[in-house]
Amino acid sequence: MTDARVAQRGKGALRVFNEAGVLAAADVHVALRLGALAGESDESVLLATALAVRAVRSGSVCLELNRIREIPVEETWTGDDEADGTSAVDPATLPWPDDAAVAAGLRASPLVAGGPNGPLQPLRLVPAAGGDLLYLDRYFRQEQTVRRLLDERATTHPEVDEDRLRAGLDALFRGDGGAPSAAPDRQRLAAAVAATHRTSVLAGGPGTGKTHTVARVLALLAGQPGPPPRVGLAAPTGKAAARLQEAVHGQAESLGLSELGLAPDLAAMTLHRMLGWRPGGRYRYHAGNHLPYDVIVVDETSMVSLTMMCRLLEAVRPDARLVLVGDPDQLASVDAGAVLADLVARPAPGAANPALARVVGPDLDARGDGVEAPLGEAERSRLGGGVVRLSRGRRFEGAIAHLADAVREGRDDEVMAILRSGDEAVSFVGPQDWDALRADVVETSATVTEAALAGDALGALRSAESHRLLCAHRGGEFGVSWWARRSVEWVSAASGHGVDPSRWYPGQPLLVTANDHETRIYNGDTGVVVRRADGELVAAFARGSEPFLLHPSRLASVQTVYAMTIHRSQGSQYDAVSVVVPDETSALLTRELLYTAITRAQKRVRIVGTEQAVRAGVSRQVRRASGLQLAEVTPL
Ligand SMILES: Nc1ncnc2c1ncn2[C@@H]1O[C@H](COP(=O)(O)OP(=O)(O)OP(=O)(O)O)[C@@H](O)[C@H]1O
Repeated sequence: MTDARVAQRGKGALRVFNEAGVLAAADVHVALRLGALAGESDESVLLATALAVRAVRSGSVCLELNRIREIPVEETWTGDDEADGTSAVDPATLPWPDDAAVAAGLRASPLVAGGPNGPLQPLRLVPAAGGDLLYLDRYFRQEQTVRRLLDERATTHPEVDEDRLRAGLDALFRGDGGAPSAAPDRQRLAAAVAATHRTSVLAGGPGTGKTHTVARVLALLAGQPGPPPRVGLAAPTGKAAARLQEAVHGQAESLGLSELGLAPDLAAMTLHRMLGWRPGGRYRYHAGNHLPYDVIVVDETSMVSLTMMCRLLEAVRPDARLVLVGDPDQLASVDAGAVLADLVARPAPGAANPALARVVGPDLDARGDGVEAPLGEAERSRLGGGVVRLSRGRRFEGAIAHLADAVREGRDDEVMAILRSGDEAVSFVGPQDWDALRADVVETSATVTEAALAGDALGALRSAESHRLLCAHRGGEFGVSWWARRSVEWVSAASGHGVDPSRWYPGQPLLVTANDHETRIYNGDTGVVVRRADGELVAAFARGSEPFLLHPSRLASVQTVYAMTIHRSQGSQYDAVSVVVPDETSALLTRELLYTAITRAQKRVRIVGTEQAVRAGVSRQVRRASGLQLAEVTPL
């Protein structure tokens, strides 16, 4: 480990854990600083403090004291492009302190209890049935705010004209035969839940019809008596916001949204923009100045951190409807929290909502039909809490959907059986077996280049989505950089002329790495360099049915992308994906990672790796500690 990564002031256990790569220098610095301010020098308490800081940086909201040994070393922690996410030291061999001694030390510590040095109380210790939770005060307060606002919003329900709502549901949700379905229609239930609750969660995997349902929720609400609602559409990233806007606009005409009085220019924006982010991290909208909207829809909520959810809930008017849409099984936000997954798993709070039963009673009691299962007790209870999970895949079925389900539910034998079934939609090759992968990379590049040379921007963009190589890591043997270099070699060899990613060339696949609000090109957007009829090279990006073209030099932050991380691919889909599964020792290899990667594919998925690694990934779930699933939390 390099010197810069070791906190020189760290001594004893802090130093050992820092040198082993479990703690970063910053974790140690924060712990020492807090200890100095509060007058705390107990080594195990300072270690727990540093681990609490570390836990937040690995995505947890708090540290579960009885699981401190499970903190992984992650690539995101190192921030190093060449790091492969594995530690040279086996964490099991480290001198972990005794849990009970740590808990006792914390209980007596001025860091938790406050002390003679003033009101500083930077840590909160929360006793819970599953073991004590240690919070940094800031995250404790944010979690409390989220819990309080959700609970307050659930004590009453918005008034609805039930006859109109029922008629709207009947008109908008028809079964495959044209009549309302006899089996429970979860889209219809979700729409009814969103109309009759102030906060609702619309969860589901890719292609289960979440956006389809959202557009109908807007139509239903616009059909209620009174002026049409003011609608705010938002997503955590610019790219996701652009997709949401396109999807809603795509259905606006058939649903007559403008005739219903909804603004024809319904625009989606990033959450930061909706909340009026200002330099310095302050927002225009907050608890003292609420957002003007009557209905707010947030897409890709799995990517929303606890901090952002807290800001959002504070800014939403108490009487406005908030519809949170997303896939709780995907990778969670980069920052701490897994709020969507917590909300889906949380016991249903809130007052009974008889209007819901009056409007969709038959769906609640309907028998299953082989496609939609009848509602179970737990699902019914979640429904009362405003949570609906769509399960019927509308975009793809067959082997990919089965594989995604088996991964999501941790059935590794079934995963292996599907991978080896011979079904043409899925394939499984060894880590060194690159022939088919190489053929896909070369063919995709050839078709993209052909269209790009012909000035066919849409054709080039479409071809670029025909296959995507996805990796868990950025650096290292299994990382993006390595695979990108290899892909460039393959493409160069096949095309007969060298490809030089440091210069613009027709067919060059692009990945934007920073938001540019002026050009409306966002972090994560992918494009292609295309040669126009006049010979000039332009960067093309997909924007609905028309490509958006601009000179590549106007792109502030862009990379050539022959491979990308699975994290980056979130929110996008491709005809085929090849997923490079890292070694089973990789801390990034989890069920959520594999599920997210597999569900990027619409027609074909290839897994590149070993059986051992696939099984290890399927068995390992991301644990993001938080107290949001607890009904009540009282700190010591
Ligand atoms: N009830 C339905 N009847 C017919 N087609 C449907 C229905 N629900 C969804 N679809 C179609 O299935 C496809 C997927 O739906 P949609 O885009 O709404 O899914 P999604 O869950 O939002 O997907 P993603 O998470 O990938 O954005 C769309 O083409 C949509 O028109």
